[in-house]
Amino acid sequence: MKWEEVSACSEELAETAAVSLIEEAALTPKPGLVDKNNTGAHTDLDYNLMALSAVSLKSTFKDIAKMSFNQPIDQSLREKIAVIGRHGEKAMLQATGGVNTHKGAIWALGLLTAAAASLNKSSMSAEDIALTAGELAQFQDRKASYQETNGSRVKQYYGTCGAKEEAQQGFPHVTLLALPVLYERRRKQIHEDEARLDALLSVMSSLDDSCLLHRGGKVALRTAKRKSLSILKAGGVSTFEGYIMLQELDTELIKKNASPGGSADMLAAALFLDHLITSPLHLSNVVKKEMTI
Ligand SMILES: CC(C)(COP(=O)(O)OP(=O)(O)OC[C@H]1O[C@@H](n2cnc3c(N)ncnc32)[C@H](O)[C@@H]1O)[C@@H](O)C(=O)NCCC(=O)NCCS
Ligand SMILES: Nc1ncnc2c1ncn2[C@@H]1O[C@H](COP(=O)(O)OP(=O)(O)OP(=O)(O)O)[C@@H](O)[C@H]1O
Repeated sequence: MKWEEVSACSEELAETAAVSLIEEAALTPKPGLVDKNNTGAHTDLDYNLMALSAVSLKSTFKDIAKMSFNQPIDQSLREKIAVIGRHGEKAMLQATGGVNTHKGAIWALGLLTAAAASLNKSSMSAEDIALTAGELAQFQDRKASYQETNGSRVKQYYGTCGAKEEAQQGFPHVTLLALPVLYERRRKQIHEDEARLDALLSVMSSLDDSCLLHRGGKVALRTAKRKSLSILKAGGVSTFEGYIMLQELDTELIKKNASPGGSADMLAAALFLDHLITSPLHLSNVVKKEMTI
């Protein structure tokens, strides 16, 4: 493949990743998360900052894609993209004035971008990409310095899995929950936003989200899981009852200072894979549409 082609394909992958992040942030109303109605359980984030952060991350995803094009999934690639990913985290903090807008999302979308570029096939399934990303995540990043994080603390305390394990398993919450629910809702011709909200709730009903655990402990995680499932059992957010329950869950999570940030990342990952296997998007159009609040 010629360098210009690699560059153009990397640009498209990076654009799709950034678009997916903007679409996730713009989806409203999400429980406990930043959206266009409110800042969820966050005091230092808002929708405009999330959108700014998403746009600023495009160059990180482009670097990851370029580095991964047609490359084998191995230790060397894992460590090369880890360097870019860590650099991306720093760039995000610089762009946002020190606020963590997308750390978990850089991890998930970074690995998926690398996997898609490495496979570089004209037809790829979402499962192929997610499993390939999982293989890549299984290699150890030997240059990573140990840092205590919110995720590492809660994983140790509660014995749960977190962002790393979800990736290493090939993103089961994306391929077995979010995407099937999204497609099932689309088949029923439910409004796209409601289909996406149901996909988010399906992830929330099952994911051991370290964001929820570190902010609200077991009670917040249990509440989020149980109530998300109840909404889906009521028929989802396209039903009157489901929509009321969604608004109540938003209010409850905000009161508990609990935000399902990991589930939001899995929704963004699902949207990314969906775009890759259906139709590529153009960032400028989505930014124009979503920035008009
Ligand atoms: C694995 C990461 C996310 C660190 O995990 P850790 O749990 O220690 O971090 P932290 O608590 O700060 O953030 C975790 C974030 O993941 C998301 N998350 C939380 N729980 C889950 C879950 N169960 N599944 C998926 N995502 C989750 C949330 O957004 C959360 O904020 C990552 O930052 C990392 O190791 N990066 C190193 C750079 C790298 O290798 N990059 C390669 C790809 S770009
Ligand atoms: N719409 C969204 N609203 C809030 N968080 C989101 C959203 N989309 C993704 N996230 C994810 O949630 C994470 C932020 O969650 P949180 O603020 O709880 O993390 P933290 O910085 O570890 O915790 P704290 O703010 O309590 O110190 C980000 O890494 C990001 O990937």
